[in-house]
Amino acid sequence: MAFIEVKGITKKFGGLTAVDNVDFEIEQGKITAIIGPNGAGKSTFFNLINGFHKPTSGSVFFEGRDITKLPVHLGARLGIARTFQTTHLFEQSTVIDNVIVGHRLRTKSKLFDAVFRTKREKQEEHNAYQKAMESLEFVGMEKIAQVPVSTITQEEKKRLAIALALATDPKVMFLDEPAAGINPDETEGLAQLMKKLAASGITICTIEHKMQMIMGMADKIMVLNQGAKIAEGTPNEIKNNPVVIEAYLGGEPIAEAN
Ligand SMILES: Nc1ncnc2c1ncn2[C@@H]1O[C@H](COP(=O)(O)OP(=O)(O)OP(=O)(O)O)[C@@H](O)[C@H]1O
Repeated sequence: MAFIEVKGITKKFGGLTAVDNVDFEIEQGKITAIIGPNGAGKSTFFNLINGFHKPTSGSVFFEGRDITKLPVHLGARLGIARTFQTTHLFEQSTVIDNVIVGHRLRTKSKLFDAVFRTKREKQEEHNAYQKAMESLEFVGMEKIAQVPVSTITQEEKKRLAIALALATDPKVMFLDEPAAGINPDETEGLAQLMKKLAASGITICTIEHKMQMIMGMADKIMVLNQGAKIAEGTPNEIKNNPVVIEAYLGGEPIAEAN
């Protein structure tokens, strides 16, 4: 059984076919990247697997279970997480408070507990703090847990977005352009962090335009062009695939693109 299996997935927006009958499998504990030219359908495909879009036709299976029509919050409980843009962070709150909000998504206290501060609520508050701290340690931000988000760097915000997802105990993490807007050194640091996540058993699926980063870290790459899958394989296979080179860069070797 595949960890995640996508079967014949299609998404139409009016007359436009953004994703066209794509079959794909994601392996557990690996880093999978989706690449392709602008408008190729990467974000749409991504959102079809993580549940943010519902397909026009086709199915998505997670650990053998059909999750095609599952609401996003139920997908989150199964262990499907996605990172959000750093603009979704609460700038005036501390780093750790931002992570605690992420963790609460999966805890059980209801409004009753929150209002009357039951024992369970206090226990969960403690657990949420511990969990948030562990996530911050994992991404290397424990020393700045108490500072307001408004004072941290863009690269730290990217790490924080990952810590937020991590605090929900995901089995798979979807990262949409995790390295956009940061410098090459920081990009390398982020690639290392993604490798560390995968090594800890979390499956990583990412869309990223930075080719050097993708080629250096992905186990498997899928290439979309005009909504269709035109290739899949290891970085080496993709780099040397003439169809990919032609579609992606009009004949320029992919290894040169960053
Ligand atoms: N909500 C929507 N409504 C209508 N058309 C959409 C919608 N979302 C995407 N599209 C269209 O679907 C096609 C694929 O878009 P998508 O954003 O998935 O591509 P992409 O590969 O992620 O592009 P980019 O690299 O530029 O982010 C595009 O033609 C886009 O205009």
